[in-house]
Amino acid sequence: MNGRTDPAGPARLRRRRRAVSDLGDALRALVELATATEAPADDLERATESVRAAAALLGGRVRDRSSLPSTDDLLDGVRMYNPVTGSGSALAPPLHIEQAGDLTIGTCTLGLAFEGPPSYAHGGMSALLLDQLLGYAVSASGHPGMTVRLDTSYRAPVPLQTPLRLTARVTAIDGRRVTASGAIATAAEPDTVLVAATGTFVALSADQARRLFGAVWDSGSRAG
Ligand SMILES: CCCCCCCCCCCC(=O)SCCNC(=O)CCNC(=O)[C@H](O)C(C)(C)COP(=O)(O)OP(=O)(O)OC[C@H]1O[C@@H](n2cnc3c(N)ncnc32)[C@H](O)[C@@H]1OP(=O)(O)O
Repeated sequence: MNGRTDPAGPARLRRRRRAVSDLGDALRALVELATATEAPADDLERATESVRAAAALLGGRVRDRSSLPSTDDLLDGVRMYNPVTGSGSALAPPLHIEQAGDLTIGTCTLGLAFEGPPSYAHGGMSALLLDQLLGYAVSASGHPGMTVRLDTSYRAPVPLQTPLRLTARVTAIDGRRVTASGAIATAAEPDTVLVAATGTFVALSADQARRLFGAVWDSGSRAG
């Protein structure tokens, strides 16, 4: 059930979305502290019990991959558990994205949980951020598609605990294929490219969209 069919309507949906975001904040803080902590084993063991108790509370009612979260709305672009941007995701930094003309701008700070080389971000994380940002730029251009290729060039390590500025823009549209390029820099030195990426995105045909997402889409329609 979502906000359009829920008898208590939009107020209930707003409250649930706020609760999902608050839980996401708490989980991100937990993941970061669980990575940074040097607490003694006694405290780790007590924390483990508390986390297991919280998990038991959440496990009473769960969805599987064939249903959308009740908080989400594909038509409005609400994806609360997106692992890059979702305010409800424990995995997301989260990356905040805004559109300025044809430029897509992302900001985030990566904590110790994203460490690859000591004190720097894992390279896969940089690719994840850029895949999302390029995908957003492609969608914002009015030609949404799925990533079929992502080339990343790692020029300098991305520092943790440092505000980052990411940029992306669409560079070519060729039939179903859209190309976008982007980069990661620090907010303090936005002109120094640390990681650059070029992505190719392909628009789905109606048949492909139905084959890949039909069941999920139908569950969303049934829900509202
Ligand atoms: C604002 C809202 C926010 C929304 C923000 C949303 C952001 C989301 C960002 C996350 C994006 C993802 O992670 S998406 C998830 C990761 N990606 C995937 O799982 C996609 C997996 N790939 C596929 O399922 C398939 O490739 C399809 C369905 C996409 C396309 O299959 P297809 O239709 O059979 O493709 P095919 O005919 O072979 O190729 C179509 C055209 O693309 C070209 N093409 C195909 N593959 C490649 C390739 N690797 N590199 C270059 N070009 C390629 C072909 O040459 C062809 O060009 P021509 O002959 O037509 O010229």
